[in-house]
Amino acid sequence: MSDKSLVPGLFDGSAESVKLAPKVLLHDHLDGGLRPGTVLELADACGWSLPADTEEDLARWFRESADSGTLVRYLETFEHTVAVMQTPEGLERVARECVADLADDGVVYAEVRFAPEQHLERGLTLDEVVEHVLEGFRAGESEARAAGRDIRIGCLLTAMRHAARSREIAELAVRFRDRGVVGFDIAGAEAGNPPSRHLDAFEYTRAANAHFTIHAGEAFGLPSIHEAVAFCGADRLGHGVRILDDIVLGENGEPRLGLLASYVRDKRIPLELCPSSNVQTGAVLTLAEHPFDLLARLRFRVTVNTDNRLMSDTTMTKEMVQLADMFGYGWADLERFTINAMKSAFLPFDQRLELIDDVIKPGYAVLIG
Ligand SMILES: O=c1[nH]cnc2c1ncn2[C@H]1C[C@H](O)[C@@H](CO)O1
Ligand SMILES: [Zn+2]
Repeated sequence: MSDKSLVPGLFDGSAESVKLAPKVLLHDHLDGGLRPGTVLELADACGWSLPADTEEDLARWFRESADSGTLVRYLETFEHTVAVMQTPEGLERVARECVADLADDGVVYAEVRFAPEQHLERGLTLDEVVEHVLEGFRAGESEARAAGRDIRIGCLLTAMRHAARSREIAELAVRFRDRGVVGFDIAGAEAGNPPSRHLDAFEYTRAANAHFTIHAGEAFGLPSIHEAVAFCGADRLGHGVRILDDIVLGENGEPRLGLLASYVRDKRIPLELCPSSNVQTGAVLTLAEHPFDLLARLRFRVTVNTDNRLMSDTTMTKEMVQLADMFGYGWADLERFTINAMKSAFLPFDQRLELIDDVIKPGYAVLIG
């Protein structure tokens, strides 16, 4: 799709050049992005035993275990990251390092999510958990700014869909809306836990004029996406990759959209696509079969995301480079995906526009030349 947009000689598709581009990340889990060395040190400090004892081995263990082909087994790896994020020090450090790593990768705005209810094992309250994470984000932003890298982080609070605390977490998200929390989400094993189980949490959030995204259409197909948009009113879809099942190819190979796919596209509902994660959990079989490009060509509002940088051994740069390699994208495409993401962020409109006009467009203009 992008031959026209490729600027010969300037887009070499290398990680070095893509790293320089301003990037926007909407779907990244705090407990899925720890540095292996930090997991080792925090585990040592709190007496948690890990499946490997060197950074290299542990990184490989996460990557290989997450390569399971099912979401449920993929999620089992989080036991080890959540276990070391139970103290003020652990939470603040992980949040601070998350910002440093994203800033180092050229991310200028990120929404990072986590589930506060999973961090209460050592006596912290839900409010304290959120306060410590926000403290870590603020420290990370200041350190990045001092190092000449401006990055802004919005926090999303996730409720686990198999549990029964979603209303409480939605209230927590609204309570912290002026302190850095920009939205609400549900995550966890999708099959058997449809979004409508959490309707009251979404209704509460909507009534408070607050934003939410829903993990849907990852391990479970169209019914989950339908509930998320039609019953719950999701502002965005976490993954949403199985919307592909509502697109059929006609006799001449032209794609035809079903009612749900049309609705998602007509309403410009952003898809938080996470290519590497989707292959690992078996949502798609291979990157080559990922519907990212089809959806982009059909002008769905596609965005590029990491999901879990530790489990997928990935970064925004890696996700963009592999998409560019696979589908032949150039700078204009990467800029469009980035602007899609910025338009879809849960920040006030004027702030989104400011980042697009003052940071993203000038950043790509320099690269395009
Ligand atoms: O891609 C995902 N789908 C569903 N749940 C997920 C995904 N990635 C992470 N999670 C879960 C595991 C984490 O402990 C939780 C909160 O970040 O969210
Ligand atoms: Zn996710």
